[in-house]
Amino acid sequence: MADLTVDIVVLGWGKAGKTLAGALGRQGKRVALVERSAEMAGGSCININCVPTKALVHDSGMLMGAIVNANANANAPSEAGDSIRRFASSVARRDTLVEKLRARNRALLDEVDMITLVQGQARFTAPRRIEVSAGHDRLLISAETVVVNTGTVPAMPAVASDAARHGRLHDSTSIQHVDPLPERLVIVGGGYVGLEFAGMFAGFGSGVVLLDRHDGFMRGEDRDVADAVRALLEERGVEVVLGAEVEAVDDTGDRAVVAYGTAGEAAHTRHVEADAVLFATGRRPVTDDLGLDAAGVTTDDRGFIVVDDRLRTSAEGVFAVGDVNGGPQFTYVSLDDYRIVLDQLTGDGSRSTRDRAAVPSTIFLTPPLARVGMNETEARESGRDVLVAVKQVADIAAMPRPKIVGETHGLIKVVVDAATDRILGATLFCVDAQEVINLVALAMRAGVTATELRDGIWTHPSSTEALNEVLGDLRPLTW
Ligand SMILES: Cc1cc2nc3c(=O)[nH]c(=O)nc-3n(C[C@H](O)[C@H](O)[C@H](O)COP(=O)(O)OP(=O)(O)OC[C@H]3O[C@@H](n4cnc5c(N)ncnc54)[C@H](O)[C@@H]3O)c2cc1C
Ligand SMILES: NC(=O)c1ccc[n+]([C@@H]2O[C@H](COP(=O)([O-])OP(=O)(O)OC[C@H]3O[C@@H](n4cnc5c(N)ncnc54)[C@H](O)[C@@H]3O)[C@@H](O)[C@H]2O)c1
Repeated sequence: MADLTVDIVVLGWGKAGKTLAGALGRQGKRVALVERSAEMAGGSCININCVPTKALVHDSGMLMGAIVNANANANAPSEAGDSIRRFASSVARRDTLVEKLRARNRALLDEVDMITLVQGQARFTAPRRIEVSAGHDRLLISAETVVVNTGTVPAMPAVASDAARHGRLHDSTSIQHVDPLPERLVIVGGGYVGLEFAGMFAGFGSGVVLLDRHDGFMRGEDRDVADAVRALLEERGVEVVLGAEVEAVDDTGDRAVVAYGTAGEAAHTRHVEADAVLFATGRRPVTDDLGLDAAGVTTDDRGFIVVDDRLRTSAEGVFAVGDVNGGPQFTYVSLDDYRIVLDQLTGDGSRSTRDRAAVPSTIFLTPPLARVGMNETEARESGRDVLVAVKQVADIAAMPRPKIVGETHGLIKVVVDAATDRILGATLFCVDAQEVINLVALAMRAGVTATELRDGIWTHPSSTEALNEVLGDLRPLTW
């Protein structure tokens, strides 16, 4: 068995780990980065999650715009074969993009002499000793510091895991290469993944049925926002079924059938047929086969690695970063985990997860739905004196950009502390929301007031201009 001694070993090519490996390698530290799959060089975000799915969402959004414009011009509607071809060509574009990013990610670390890239399955044999296996080959790595960045994988419900499979049952990775575009798609799970894929496939022309076990649609959102999202999805042909508990799944090869019971009428099992079924029911951590016991690393009851606010695990010198530590599952949070660990290793160690404020998020629908801070419901519950401004995008005269790009759905809502004029939170359901939300988040962190945002000088025509008008419409909450 070959041996390698380094200063730091990173397990898994996630966002935090690859950034840390690059930074420390360039500082002259001996670094090893272990990744089990050649197809995953660069991690989940660029290979199977954020970037490829957003390429598909973008193309689907362009297609919706084209259809709206074609209908406005009374041109002939597109044929089913066109949808299939357009989806296939979008998948090909996605694949080319991913290959380029993967090669670039590999090159970025390859060119640093102090970094050793190791391909194989990593496993602890002792607190800071890692065995890497690849076929019959074994490598033993010893390091002062170990950073676990092994991510998450789709958590399939038992009914799906147990079902016979003939190619019609998918997770968020395999569905990206479904061929041909399903005429009818059932999606189980109405969270981030379920919503993004529902919008995307509907845009490409699939009929979508979205099932979620909970009674409330988008339970974390204000009702007017959730209703607006639901209405838009329904307008595009998505059928939303709530309180649906999946009882059985059958994939005959010719067709998939999902049997589900709805709350209060469990005896009434319903069946829905589809060309494909996507399970979007959450993700589980990759910790099962990591030998964490040998390292003395503790996990919680769902298998996530337990960390403190500096991302230290229960074992000396072992950190856990990214999705695997049970924090919010976003690439930019994984990136912030990198900053915390770098500060532990090379700084004064003061940076922690407690420093995070006004962390924004976006569900990439068309248009996107972006959030930061409190929504109206949370602001009401906070007991503060609150001002709220809400406007339908189509009614915002000072924001011509949605009309320019032909996407005027949505609404914008901002909640403000009446006593301090500070922004408490914003919900942007509009074109460019994924960009404008970062400005609002920065304003919240920097203490920029609602009045200053309202009176800001913004480029024209842009989506930021909405702030000029919407924030001029703040009113006290009515109870
Ligand atoms: C469909 C989808 C879309 C998403 N879109 C977005 C988005 O738009 N924006 C956003 O911010 N977030 C998005 N996310 C979430 C985001 O992808 C993750 O939060 C992010 O990639 C964090 O990854 P990570 O750093 O935890 O590690 P990952 O990038 O998941 O890397 C973990 C790596 O470890 C490797 N590995 C695992 N076990 C071992 C082992 N024993 N030995 C060696 N290697 C191992 C894996 O192969 C993998 O490459 C999306 C998620 C999904 C499912
Ligand atoms: N744009 C982004 O930033 C982005 C995009 C995709 C994913 N993500 C990240 O990935 C994570 C995982 O996403 P996800 O959508 O898989 O999980 P999720 O936790 O967001 O949603 C899962 C949904 O599935 C439902 N569900 C679970 N089991 C079910 C069952 N048996 N029958 C019916 N419904 C069931 C739940 O009620 C829930 O609504 C997200 O939390 C997010 O952090 C981020």
